[in-house]
Amino acid sequence: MNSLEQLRQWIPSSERLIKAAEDNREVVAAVAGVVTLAGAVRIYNKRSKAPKLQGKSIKDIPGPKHLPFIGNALEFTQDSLAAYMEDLAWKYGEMTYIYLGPKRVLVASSPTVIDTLVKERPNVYKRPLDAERIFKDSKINGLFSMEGNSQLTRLSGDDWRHSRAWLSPQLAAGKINKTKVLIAKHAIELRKNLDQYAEELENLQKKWYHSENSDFNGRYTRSNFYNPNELKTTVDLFGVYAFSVVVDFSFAHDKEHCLPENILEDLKVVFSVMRRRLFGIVPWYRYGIKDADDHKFEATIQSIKESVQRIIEEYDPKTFEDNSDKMSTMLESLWYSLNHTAPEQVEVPGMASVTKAAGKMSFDAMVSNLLTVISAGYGKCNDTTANTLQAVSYMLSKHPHVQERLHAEVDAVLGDPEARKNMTEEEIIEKLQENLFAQFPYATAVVNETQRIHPVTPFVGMEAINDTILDGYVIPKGTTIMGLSRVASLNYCPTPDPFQFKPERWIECTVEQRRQQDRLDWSFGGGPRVCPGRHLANLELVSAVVLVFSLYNLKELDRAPSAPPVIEGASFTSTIDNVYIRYIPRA
Ligand code: HEM
Repeated sequence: MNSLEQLRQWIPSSERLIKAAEDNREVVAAVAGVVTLAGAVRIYNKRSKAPKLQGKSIKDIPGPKHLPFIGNALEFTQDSLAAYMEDLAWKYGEMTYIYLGPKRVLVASSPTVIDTLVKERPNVYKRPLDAERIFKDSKINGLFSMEGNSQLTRLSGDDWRHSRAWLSPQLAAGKINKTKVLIAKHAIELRKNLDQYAEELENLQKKWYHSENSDFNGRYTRSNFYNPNELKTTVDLFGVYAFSVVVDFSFAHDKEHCLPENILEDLKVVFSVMRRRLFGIVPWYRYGIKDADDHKFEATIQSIKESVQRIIEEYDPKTFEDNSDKMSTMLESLWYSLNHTAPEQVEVPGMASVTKAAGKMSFDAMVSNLLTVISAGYGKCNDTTANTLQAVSYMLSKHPHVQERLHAEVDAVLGDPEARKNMTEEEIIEKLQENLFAQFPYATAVVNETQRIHPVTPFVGMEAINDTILDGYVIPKGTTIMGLSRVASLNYCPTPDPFQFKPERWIECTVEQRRQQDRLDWSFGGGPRVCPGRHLANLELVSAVVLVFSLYNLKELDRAPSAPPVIEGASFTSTIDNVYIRYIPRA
């Protein structure tokens, strides 16, 4: 059946029209041709009138050879991606690339480029790897993954702006300072847990190396041999510390029990599945192909969401009204948003224009945002606070002279460890000033220096929303760019020995050097999407160094020469793996 006959069936009343068309086939063909041509010319004109970006082609960027379809996949694992990209930067220079499967991904390490990437959000760049869609699919689209200007929603960054306007003020520096007592209490709890850990490790050491059960012929009995399987890492303890702080901070004190019992374990599955969904080449889950971890993931999200939902529903607004320190927890702020269409002026530093957009927040957005905050602030699985503490303790154990200086600084304020043992929590907290960073500059420098060398995010990933120019190159829309922030900050470090761990570089430097070091510090990202939890995180980190680490001599555990070496690995972000530290009490 030809098309004219089909048309005849569909539009029987157009008999005469069709007959006329049949009689004038040439004319119809000519008209169709002219219309098609006119359309093509129109599209061409439109395209040619669009301003063409002038610049170098990204095809000229130097980089490694790659295979068709799989790209450079054989040269790195998910764990070693950051290290592989950093190697390329040292080899090929400040602009290079890798192929992730068939996709060319730019790898940039000049400070100006990294600044541009982080600052030109949300209009020019957004989070890469289809993050918003994957978080939406997973029903946990909160502040971290929200864009609102993706191809998916075309809302010009509004979703993100709206949530940011509500969440940011809750995490502002002034507000965080008020949580000093809360954090100090949890730090003291961490100290008790570390004391227990330290004792267990010492007993293990004794069993392995000084066994009383040896057969006294200079040989140990088999059961007492060094056994790496008996070793436990401290990261879990740091995770509990970070989690307790952030939960208290978000939901009001001592509400931890309202979350599912195994939440810390369950979150590990959540993060490992999210990582697979973000970095995997085929999104199997989207086609309904799911394994046991996917199902566990979905059940966990559901159960955490229900708990958070219950917390919000059971929230008594009187707590808010009675509270002289308005909106003192994240929950109170979000509850206020849900119930007030015309909120008070909500100030977001550097984002004044956003304040008016801060209207009511949907219940779903509230739940996702609370979930985002507790998971972004917690440590073990997404490696922020807990892994930074793990890195700090590793760095201290490698540098005894740094420990000596730290001990001197803390002892001068809080008394020597012997004296501190007999002090009550209240007495210790009493001695802490409003600004902990100013009171303990060296402890703060230890944290800064650890993050310079072992940041938990050694790179920032971005995707261009439209065609744009970066470092003189024309960047086509949709290009992914990895900004290697650690390489940039090491390469341009204004103080000597950039690869060495020297906390004093943050104190004994000129004003200009300090300014430059701060500028090169992207450990919390940068620009309008800089980590809003950085003040809380820094307070947690410095409190742990002052109130906990300074009480011990930290020393790496002796291990068999064949034991796996300390390496930087990655879970959701970077980790320091195979680190086992002895916490030897000074008192
Ligand atoms: C050592 C601890 C931490 C580190 C190293 C860290 C690092 C980061 C980094 C690198 C980003 C991306 C920033 C960017 O895109 O420019 C980020 C975003 C974020 N962080 Fe943190 N973070 C830490 C702790 C926290 C804490 C304690 C909270 C909450 C209480 C938190 C909440 C968030 C949120 C909500 C975002 C998303 C912000 C947005 O997209 O607008 N983080 N963090």
